[in-house]
Amino acid sequence: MSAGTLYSLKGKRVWVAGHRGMVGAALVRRLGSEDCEILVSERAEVDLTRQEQVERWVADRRPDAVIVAAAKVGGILANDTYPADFLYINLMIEANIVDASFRASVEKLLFLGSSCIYPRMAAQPIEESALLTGPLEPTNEAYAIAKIAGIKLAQAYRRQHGVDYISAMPTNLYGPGDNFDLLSSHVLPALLRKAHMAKVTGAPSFEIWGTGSPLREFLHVDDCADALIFLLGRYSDFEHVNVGSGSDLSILSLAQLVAETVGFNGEIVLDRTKPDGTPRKLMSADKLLGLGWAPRIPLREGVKSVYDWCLKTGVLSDSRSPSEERSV
Ligand SMILES: NC(=O)C1=CN([C@@H]2O[C@H](COP(=O)(O)OP(=O)(O)OC[C@H]3O[C@@H](n4cnc5c(N)ncnc54)[C@H](OP(=O)(O)O)[C@@H]3O)[C@@H](O)[C@H]2O)C=CC1
Ligand SMILES: C[C@H]1O[C@H](OP(=O)(O)OP(=O)(O)OC[C@H]2O[C@@H](n3cnc4c(=O)[nH]c(N)nc43)[C@H](O)[C@@H]2O)[C@@H](O)[C@@H](O)C1=O
Repeated sequence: MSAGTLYSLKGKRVWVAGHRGMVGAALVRRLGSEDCEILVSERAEVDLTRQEQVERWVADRRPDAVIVAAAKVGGILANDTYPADFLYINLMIEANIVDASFRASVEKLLFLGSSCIYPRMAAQPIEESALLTGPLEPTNEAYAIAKIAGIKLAQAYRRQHGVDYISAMPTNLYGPGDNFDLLSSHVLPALLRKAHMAKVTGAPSFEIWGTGSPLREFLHVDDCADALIFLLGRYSDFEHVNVGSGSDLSILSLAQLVAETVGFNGEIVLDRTKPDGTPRKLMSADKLLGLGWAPRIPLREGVKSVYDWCLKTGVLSDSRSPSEERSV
């Protein structure tokens, strides 16, 4: 074990639940450079909302370590429109995986939450201790409640059973494999698609939702995956850990950055009928920095590399209308 390592992945069987998602796929890429065996479960074989299926799979495959990167995920509109799905599906997935892991004597488990767990008006930058100190943002309250339950579940198993279950709270992520459906995606992939379509169709403008003034923090998914593997090996404590870049920008500034990246020179128009959500959610990066991890991919570089990936894969030129795409 190298200095500071509390849990070595060497020779271990590591289950990445949600390996086909943006984060799960990045974790699989990152784990490729560790001396471990990566386990994945296909949705056709295990629906993670079904307790029996999860219990059977975990008991059969016997992972040593588990990363819970499976979830019902979406942007502000999807969260606001389908609160029952975001609450129910996420509660079921996390409860099933945590309990099945305990029953199968999994050694280490990492649960992923999100920066939306914090109170809407939390003091900035948001420290881990701000959890449950105030009311949540209404547009994603259901998802946040499910994620808070996941943190508490990991803590409860840790306290009652002495198991090494930890939680990480990533900020808004972006990267290859993101969801580019305009109705269900997060802001960054949506803006890449809107700016690209405006450019290729010669449109004079593209629309962004809300006032453009909310502030958001972004982290490239490969940085996130690296931080998560770092935490898996180096962190073993009760409190969750923020995973972010440590800086934020307004949605309008992000739209300008995306327009520059794509090469769109027209206007950016505000659609004020759409919600802004939380005014600001910059997480404090102090705890993770203090443990010895720092991000490597600056936002401008990351956005450029994702746009290049989009052009290579053709994901932005999909001829289907947004409503025909990946449903929310
Ligand atoms: N994206 C972001 O900006 C952020 C993400 N996170 C967290 O990171 C984690 C991963 O997110 P991300 O990769 O973006 O999300 P994705 O939607 O890209 O991936 C989620 C994965 O979960 C799988 N999944 C969902 N429901 C089930 C189910 N019932 N049975 C089996 N598999 C299921 C999906 O499978 P399938 O491919 O079959 O649909 C998919 O592979 C989540 O916990 C999320 O909360 C946290 C902060 C920000
Ligand atoms: C990661 C995090 O993601 C969600 O929270 P969010 O940060 O509010 O999500 P978002 O990325 O969808 O929007 C960020 C901001 O951007 C604005 N915005 C402009 N134009 C578009 C646009 O075209 N699409 C989207 N989606 N947003 C737009 C939008 O109005 C908002 O002000 C949570 O529900 C929850 O899932 C969660 O934890």
